[in-house]
Amino acid sequence: MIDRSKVWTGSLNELALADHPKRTAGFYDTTLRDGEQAVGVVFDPEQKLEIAKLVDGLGVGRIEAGFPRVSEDDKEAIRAIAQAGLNAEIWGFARAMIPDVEAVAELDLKYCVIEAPISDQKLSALGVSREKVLERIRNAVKFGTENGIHVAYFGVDSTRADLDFFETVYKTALEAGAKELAIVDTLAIACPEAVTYLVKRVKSWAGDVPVHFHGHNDFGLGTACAVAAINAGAEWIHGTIDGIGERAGNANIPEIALALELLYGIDTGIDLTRVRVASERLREIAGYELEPWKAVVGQNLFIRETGAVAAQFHLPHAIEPYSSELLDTSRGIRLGKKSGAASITIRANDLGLEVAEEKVPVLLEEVKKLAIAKRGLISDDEFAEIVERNA
Ligand SMILES: CC(=O)SCCNC(=O)CCNC(=O)[C@H](O)C(C)(C)COP(=O)(O)OP(=O)(O)OC[C@H]1O[C@@H](n2cnc3c(N)ncnc32)[C@H](O)[C@@H]1OP(=O)(O)O
Ligand SMILES: O=C(O)CCC(=O)C(=O)O
Repeated sequence: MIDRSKVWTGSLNELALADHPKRTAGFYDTTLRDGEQAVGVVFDPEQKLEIAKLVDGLGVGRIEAGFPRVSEDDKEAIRAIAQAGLNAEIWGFARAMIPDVEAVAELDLKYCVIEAPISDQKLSALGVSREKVLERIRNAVKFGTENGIHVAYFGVDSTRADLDFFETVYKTALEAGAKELAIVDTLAIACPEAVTYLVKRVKSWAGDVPVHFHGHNDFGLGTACAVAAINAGAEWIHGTIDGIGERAGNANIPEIALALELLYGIDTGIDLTRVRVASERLREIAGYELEPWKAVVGQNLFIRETGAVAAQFHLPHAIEPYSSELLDTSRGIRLGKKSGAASITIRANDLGLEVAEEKVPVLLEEVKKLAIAKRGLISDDEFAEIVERNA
């Protein structure tokens, strides 16, 4: 539960959301399958198990452990994850083909997403007619269900599908035994309002069937679309840690959780204090870097160089939207071209350097000069040397 005294977002959101129905949000993590589809990323089974444990520790409800038809390596990873005693439900991934679902059943998984494309663009690329894909979906879902698997049908590129055909397909999947439905914005072409429209439309005929939203980030709206899906009544958001995935990536679970918890007051079950560590480890394993200003996990979120901000540093709520404690991380001042008098005093205190008040202007001038010459920050050693020279 979030300590609201550490959230400094004011009262505007509450006012604007007064008429919103109260929602809850569940997360379905696909870091190990859709995340691994990021170019050049190949997790080995041991790494997959480690990532699954990290993701489980965050409190997601569901983990997609993988797509067993891809390789023996994937099967080994899924087996290990399924046997690890995690809290999350462990899901498999299959195309609407019997051998794919068989591979999931052989691993004794109890839950599976079964996917088949439904937009005409995708169907023509595959050379499969609407009738044929319907038959494949019917057969695969039926086969999964008959083998004791709880199936969620996942219509690839469903946001570009003809809406009547969309409904026919999803209803066919339900008739064949699917228990849940995933709306899939494969190419992230739906704006948040379109996501709202589609989720509400599905909810209007699907009754109590849980609805998932699987989104990507090609237009930088991955988080906004996921939030829209939850507010429209979807129960499950698919995403990955850091938004790792193909092209511009997947919906970013930690970012969505932060927005839902802090801006919308929606309970997500995600332990935000663990998110930065999980992200850092995933980056090490997968071998990528993130912008230092990245929401939730960026290294500079609570580190400040600007002098005018440093002058208010003693009052975190004046310069930050929420407490760094919510992410279990620290705050700090760095010295550079944009420093002010307060920056010098704070950093000197941090480093245990004695600086008389009358020396601050000259130190500030030297700090700025060096930072401009370096085109970067001043290191602690450089600052100590400046202090000593001016003592
Ligand atoms: C297809 C997806 O979107 S899955 C998500 C993306 N993930 C990956 O691609 C993971 C890595 N990929 C791989 O390891 C391989 O590409 C595999 C295992 C997925 C596919 O292997 P391939 O040997 O290329 O394909 P495979 O021969 O198994 O299947 C092709 C057939 O599947 C059909 N097909 C493809 N996708 C689907 C689907 N989602 N539902 C039903 N049928 C499908 C094709 O129409 C084709 O049918 P046809 O033989 O009647 O023409
Ligand atoms: O086509 C794919 O990559 C698999 C399905 C998927 O994850 C998606 O459509 O976003």
